Amino acid sequence: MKITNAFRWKENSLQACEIRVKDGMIAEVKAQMGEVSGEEIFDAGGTLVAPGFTDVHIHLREPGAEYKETIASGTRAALKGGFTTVCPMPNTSPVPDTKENMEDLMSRIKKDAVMEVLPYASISLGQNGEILTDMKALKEAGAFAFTDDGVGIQEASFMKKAMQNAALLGMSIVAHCEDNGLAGSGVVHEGEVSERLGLPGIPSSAESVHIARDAILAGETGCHYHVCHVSSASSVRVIREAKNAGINITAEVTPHHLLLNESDIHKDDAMYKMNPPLRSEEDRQALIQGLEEGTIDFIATDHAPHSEDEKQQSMRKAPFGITGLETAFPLLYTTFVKNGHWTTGQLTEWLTAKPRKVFSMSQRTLEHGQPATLTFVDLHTEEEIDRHRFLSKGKNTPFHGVKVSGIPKCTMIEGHIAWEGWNK
Ligand SMILES: NC(=O)N[C@@H](CC(=O)O)C(=O)O
Ligand SMILES: [Zn+2]
Repeated sequence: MKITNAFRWKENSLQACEIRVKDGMIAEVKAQMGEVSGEEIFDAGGTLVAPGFTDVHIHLREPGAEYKETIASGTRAALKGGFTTVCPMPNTSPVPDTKENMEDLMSRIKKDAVMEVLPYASISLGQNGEILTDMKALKEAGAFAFTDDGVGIQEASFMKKAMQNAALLGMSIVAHCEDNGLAGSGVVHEGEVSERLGLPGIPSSAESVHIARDAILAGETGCHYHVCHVSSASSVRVIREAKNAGINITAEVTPHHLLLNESDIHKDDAMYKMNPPLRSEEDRQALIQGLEEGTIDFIATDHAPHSEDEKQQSMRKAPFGITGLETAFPLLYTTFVKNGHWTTGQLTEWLTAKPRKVFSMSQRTLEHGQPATLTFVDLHTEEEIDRHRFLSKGKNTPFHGVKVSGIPKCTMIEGHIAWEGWNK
């Protein structure tokens, strides 16, 4: 197959390119190349072509909450968003906390996933924070890394043991940082918004004290420690200092924490309820700066689908989380790249090369010998985000109706068109 009429990011600019694909692999990439007779032509329609994106933080809800999302629906949503590798979190029912549960999850993935899915196993049995899982057995069963995402590990000594065990296996600990005592029953950021709406607040310290504690433990144990969904300036500060001290710490930020702050919450509306919460404008600016300077390593969506009924409740009752797979690239492209703040190359790096490097996954580039696992993005056409047209079962987004460009139009896996939405 020959892909024509595409643009790639090269040497700091968009350059026209053609790609020859053979047996699912990239055989050649050139500005222009001759035709082989009888060759199938794929017209990319002037789109940006990039290696498929990688999202190391999503929730697929299967097994146990298939009404919110399934492996099939969540991976279809990922493809539509331009992603070709995703890593689902273990806060499912049951939790992938034993060899048997992990094997069951792997066989469901094999059956239903339409792309590469690398699942996490939990740190503690049932994510209860009390008994460590058999990490060796879980690694052998296919665990990508270990996390209790959804809840914080409350005991420092427990986290230290988890890090020691993970380090011995050369595996990463991925942490949802939340001190339950400090977070209390909060539902929004503690500050301007909690006061204005009269809702219980979650202070930034609920996140940053865990990061500070764990950074020290990571230094002590030599474990690779990765911080999920960083949301506050104090957390960025702690991570920066830990990196400067030579600790093996990495971090991610979500699109919504880069795009929104507490002032965007006008009323008690659970579409704006997520964990960690949207914080102040100073926090948001610190996250942007942290990402740009490399303190925060990459972007992950924390795609967290919930049902309409659940999200129609008051913020006091509704579950935390918003969907992200189908809106991440367009929102970030529109806000940060179109205005010249970031380059297309930076954004795609934060969605592919960087997360893959942090987790030692094979790199994806547009070069001979790489899988033709590609995303094609229309950088020009403007559309409104319509949550009712999501492929995800979760329609819970605060970005409904937002005008965006940078819309993924086609996703290819090893030379096969896995998803196409030119006229949708
Ligand atoms: N991020 C969220 O707001 N929710 C996540 C859990 C989590 O990561 O906190 C979920 O599973 O819904
Ligand atoms: Zn989390």
